[in-house]
Amino acid sequence: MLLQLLVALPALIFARWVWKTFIAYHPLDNIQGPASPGFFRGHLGLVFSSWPGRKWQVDIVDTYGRVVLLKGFFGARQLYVADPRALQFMTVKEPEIFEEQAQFISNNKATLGEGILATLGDQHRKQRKILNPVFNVKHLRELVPAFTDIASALSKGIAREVHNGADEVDLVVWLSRTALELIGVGGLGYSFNALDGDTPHEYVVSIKKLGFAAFALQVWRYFLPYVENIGTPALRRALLKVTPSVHIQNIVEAVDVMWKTTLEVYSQYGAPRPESTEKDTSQFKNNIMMVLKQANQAANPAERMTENEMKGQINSLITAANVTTSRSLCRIVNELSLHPEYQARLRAEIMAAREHADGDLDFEKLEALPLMDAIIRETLRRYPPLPLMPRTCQKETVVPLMHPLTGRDGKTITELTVPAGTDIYLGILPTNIDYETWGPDAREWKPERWLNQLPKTVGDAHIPGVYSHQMTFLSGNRACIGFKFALIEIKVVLSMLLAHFRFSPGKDEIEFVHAGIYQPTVNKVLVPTMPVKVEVLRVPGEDAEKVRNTV
Ligand code: HEM
Repeated sequence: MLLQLLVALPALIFARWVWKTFIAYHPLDNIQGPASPGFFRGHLGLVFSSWPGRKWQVDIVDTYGRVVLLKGFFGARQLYVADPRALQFMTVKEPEIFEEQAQFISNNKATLGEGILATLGDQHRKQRKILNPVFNVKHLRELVPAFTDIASALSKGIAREVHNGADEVDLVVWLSRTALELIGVGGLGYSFNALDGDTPHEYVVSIKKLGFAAFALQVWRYFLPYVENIGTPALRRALLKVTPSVHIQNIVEAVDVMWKTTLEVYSQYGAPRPESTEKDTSQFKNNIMMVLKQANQAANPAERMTENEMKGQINSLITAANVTTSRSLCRIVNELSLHPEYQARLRAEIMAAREHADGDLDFEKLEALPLMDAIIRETLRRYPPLPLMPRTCQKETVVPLMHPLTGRDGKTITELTVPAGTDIYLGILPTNIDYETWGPDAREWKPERWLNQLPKTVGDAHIPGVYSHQMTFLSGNRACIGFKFALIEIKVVLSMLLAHFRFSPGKDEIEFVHAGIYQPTVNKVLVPTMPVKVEVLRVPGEDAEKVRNTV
């Protein structure tokens, strides 16, 4: 009898799954979408592909509508969503129903610790409440002098490379090092010495390894929540060590190095602050972790973060800030090299402000550069570094739509019933370049649009994003907490680069491809690289040097 039960039970579970997946009525089956390319992983390979990557995500929305039915593992229904009202509902109104995916949280917890990227619900709310004020304008303004020193070191490094005869300079290397130093010093009060010498800090190598391995294992990461609690941590670690996968070994190595650095960084916050730090402008006083530590101490004891959570913020902040900022800078410089007229205009704007300021620009002066602002807004709109964000629906919910869809049965759909367990992709890119919102030039890179009045349709679209009618930094309670930090970093670096150099395309065309985040590449090789021609107009650090044809 027991044996019969043991055989019957899995058979029943399997039969129920077959029934629910393939036979029974499903509320999403009327949504249009492309045919699934395979049973095991459905469209997952395409959603996360480098080629056709971005184009595919835009094509499906153009073809099927702003909500598209896709397939995940073993035929599971998934939705790609680029409808502003649905995005608003999912991220702002009901973010706890449309929660981060379990795999995202498990992976972040395993690799980065218990920081804001790895927590949900009340724990996330508590962390966010303490972190939020740390990113206010008052603190950001104080970071500008330290950012300026870093941007100056960057310029000197590039000038040295050109002086030593480089025909083209790989900007991805320089901008990655810069972004790490910016979040290191500005965020953590810790210098990675990322711009000194030719050998990158081991942390830099580790983040790169982790990013690529995580993207390579993207599809397999979905299984982590099912195995993350098997056995003890020591057993899990021993099993990982003997797993014959180069990606897993890279992750293990990278995580070890990152934690070693985290402990080193954190130890400097354990000690009481020396009196002299009042005068110390960058390393210990003006950084996010120091403000965070003070904010945590000031919080109600029940709301305070534990030591482990505080440590978790270190890796979370570096991971969230580093590649996003450096790849945004790469994209902006690339666009400026392809549009020399904009480059010249922006340089003229910067040089006029520098002349007026008698040197480097402070927070207010950087904020008062209209073309700089327009170029950044337009690049982030047209080329968001992250094209989508995944979520999972926690309970069956009716989601309103702004743009009705035509169902497979030809009838109009004005709202969706999304069953619990449905995976969702929040479509950042298609929403940012929607023709109905932005007009017929929506897919052009056109900074001028921000200098003129935006079309009424932009306001009418009610894009819920926290920044500039776009979804680039997302919306709601998990929107990018560091977007103002990112914008000021970008402004400092651009103002320094354009004051000293002219950029033009190198011999290889740069192609930005999806690898979790858009990466600049050449010749279809999936290694971030961005070789461009650099002409030194003014030697960094030598202010008396004559400006050679600055515009
Ligand atoms: C151009 C650069 C950046 C872009 C495009 C960007 C974009 C994003 C996006 C789309 C999210 C949502 C992720 C999700 O829903 O899972 C996010 C979250 C986050 N970002 Fe950024 N980000 C940038 C720079 C930064 C910087 C410089 C920092 C820190 C200094 C930062 C810190 C964070 C953190 C901590 C989160 C998690 C927020 C939470 O879960 O509550 N980001 N970012």
